[in-house]
Amino acid sequence: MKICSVAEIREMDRAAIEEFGIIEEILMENAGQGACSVLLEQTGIKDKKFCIFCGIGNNGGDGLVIARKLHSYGAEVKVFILSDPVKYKGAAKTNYKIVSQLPVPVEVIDSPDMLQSKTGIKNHINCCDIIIDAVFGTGLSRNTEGRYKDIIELINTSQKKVLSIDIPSGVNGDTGRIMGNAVRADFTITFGLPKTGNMLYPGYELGGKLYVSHISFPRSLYKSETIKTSVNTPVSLPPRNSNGHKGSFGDVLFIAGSGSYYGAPYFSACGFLKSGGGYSRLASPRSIIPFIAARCSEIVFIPQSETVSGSIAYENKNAILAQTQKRNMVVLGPGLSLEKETRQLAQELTEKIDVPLLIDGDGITALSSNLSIIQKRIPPTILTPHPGEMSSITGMSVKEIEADRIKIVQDTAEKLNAIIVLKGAHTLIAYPEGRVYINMTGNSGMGTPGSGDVLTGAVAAMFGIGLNIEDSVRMGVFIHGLSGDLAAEQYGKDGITAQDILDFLPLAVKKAREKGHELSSKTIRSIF
Ligand SMILES: NC(=O)C1=CN([C@@H]2O[C@H](COP(=O)(O)OP(=O)(O)OC[C@H]3O[C@@H](n4cnc5c(N)ncnc54)[C@H](O)[C@@H]3O)[C@@H](O)[C@H]2O)[C@H](O)CC1
Ligand SMILES: [K+]
Repeated sequence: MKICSVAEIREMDRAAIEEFGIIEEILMENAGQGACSVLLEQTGIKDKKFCIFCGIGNNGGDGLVIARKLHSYGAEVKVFILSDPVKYKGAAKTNYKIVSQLPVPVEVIDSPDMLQSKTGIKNHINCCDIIIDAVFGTGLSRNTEGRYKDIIELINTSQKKVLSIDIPSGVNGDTGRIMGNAVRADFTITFGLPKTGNMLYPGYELGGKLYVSHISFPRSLYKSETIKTSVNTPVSLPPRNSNGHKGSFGDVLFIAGSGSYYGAPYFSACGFLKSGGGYSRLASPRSIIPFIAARCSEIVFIPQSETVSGSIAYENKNAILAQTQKRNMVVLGPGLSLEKETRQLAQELTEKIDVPLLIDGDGITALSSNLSIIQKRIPPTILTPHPGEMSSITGMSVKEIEADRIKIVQDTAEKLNAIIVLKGAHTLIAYPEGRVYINMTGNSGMGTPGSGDVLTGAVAAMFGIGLNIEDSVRMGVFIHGLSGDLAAEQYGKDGITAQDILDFLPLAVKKAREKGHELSSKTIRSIF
C-alpha cells in the first residue's frame, strides 16, 4: 500500500473534489462512515457512551459526522468543541449546523484556560465508554499548548478506549513526531491513504491498530505513480531451482573483520548462507579466521595479511580485486575497523569493484569522507547506515535525521545514486529515483550487536537466489525483520542476540515463500 505525505493527501483531496466532483461533504461523510465501521467492529455502538473531542478544522468536522451517526445508531453522545464554532468552514460548518439541531449535547471550550471546566470534562470522560479524538488531523501546524494540551492529557489518563481520527492528535502527519504532546489511541482510522506520520515512530505506536478507508477516492488517485512511498510488502521469491548447486544461489565475497571484530564477519557471511545464499566467501584478517571457522565452517575463507592493529592490510588490494571479479556481489565493511590503512583500502576497492556492492558499518565511515567515489560508481551500490552512520554521510545530526527520516533518506539516495537502507524501528529503503519503502517487520529486540551484519548477508542472499538488486534489498530487510519477529515470538524481545536472528532466517524465508501475501496485509486493515 502507498503511504502519502500531508501535501500529497491535500492534492488527492483537491483532485477528488475538482476533477471528479466528489465534494468535500461526501469525503467527510465517508470518513465518518469508516470511523463508525471501526467502532462497530472494535467496541460496539448501541447503548454505548461516547465523548467526542473536536477541533476547529476538518478533523473536527469528521468528529461531528461521527456524532450524528452514533446518535442515529442508538449511542449516547457528548461533543466537546475546543474553539469557537463560528470558525468552522465548508463541510465542517455544515456538519456543525446539523449536530446543533440534534438532541446531542455540545459543549464549547473556547477559553484559553480550561481549568474551570476540567472537572466537568473529567466527569463526562469517567462516565463514557469510548473517546473519539478528532482534535487535530493533518492540519496540525504547531506544538499543542493550553487547553489542547490539557485535553490530550485528560484523554491519555482516562483509561478509556480511544479511536483517533486520521492520526492521533499531536502527531505530525509527515514525520510521526510528537508536537507538544499527543494522544495515545487504541485504534486509528486514516483516510485516503495512511500518512507517513501514521507509519513512523512514535506516531505509529501512538495510533494503535491502524485502519484505512479510501473514502471513495478513485483508484487512480491513491495508486498514483507520483506517490513514491509505500509499505515494504514482500515480493515473491523465485522458486528454488531443484536441480541447482551452490553456485546457482549466488557467489558473494564478504570483506570484513579485524582484530577487535570477530562477530561481524561471521554474522554477515553466515547470514547469507542461512537466508538461502550459495557460496559465501570471506576475506578476513588471517589471525581471526580460525575463530570464525569454529562457528561456521561452511564459509570459504580467504585469509588476508594484517596491519599492526589486526585489520586487513592495504597490500591485499590487488588480490581482493581479482577475487571480486569472479563474484556476483561484494559486501564490504562489517567490522573492518577504522584503521587508516584499511579505510584507504575500502575507498580504493569501492572505486574499482565492478559488481553490485553493499557497504556497511566501518566501510560506510571510510567512504563518508569521500562520497564522490560512491557517486561515480556505475554498478549498483547499497549503503546500510544506522542513524549515526547516516549522520557521517549527510553531515546532519542524528536528531535532525530522526526528525525527517523519509525526506533525508530520499534526498541522500538521489544525491549518492545509491540504494540506502536507513536502519531503525521501521527501517527505510530508498532508491535513487525517489521510491521509499517503510519496512514493518522487526522489533526492539533486534537492536543488538551483530544484527546489522546479519542484514547484509540476508540482502546478498536475496540477490543470490535470483531477485533483482532493487527487490533484493527490500526483501533482505523484510526477511531480517521477520526472522527477528520469529525469534521474539519464541523467546520474547529481551535478550535476542544476532545468533537468534541468524537461527530463524531459514524459517523466515520459508514463511515469506508460503505466506508472503498474508504477512503483507497484517499491519494495515482496509475498511469501507
Ligand atoms: N482526504 C482526506 O484525508 C480527508 C480528510 N478530512 C479530514 O480533514 C483533516 C484535515 O483538516 P484540516 O482542516 O486541514 O486540519 P485539522 O482539522 O487537522 O486542523 C486544522 C486547524 O487546527 C489549527 N491548529 C493547528 N495546529 C494547532 C495547534 N497546535 N493548536 C491549536 N490549533 C492548531 C489550525 O489553525 C486549523 O484551524 C484530516 O486530518 C481528516 O481528518 C476530511 O474530512 C475528509 C477528507
Ligand atoms: K485526530
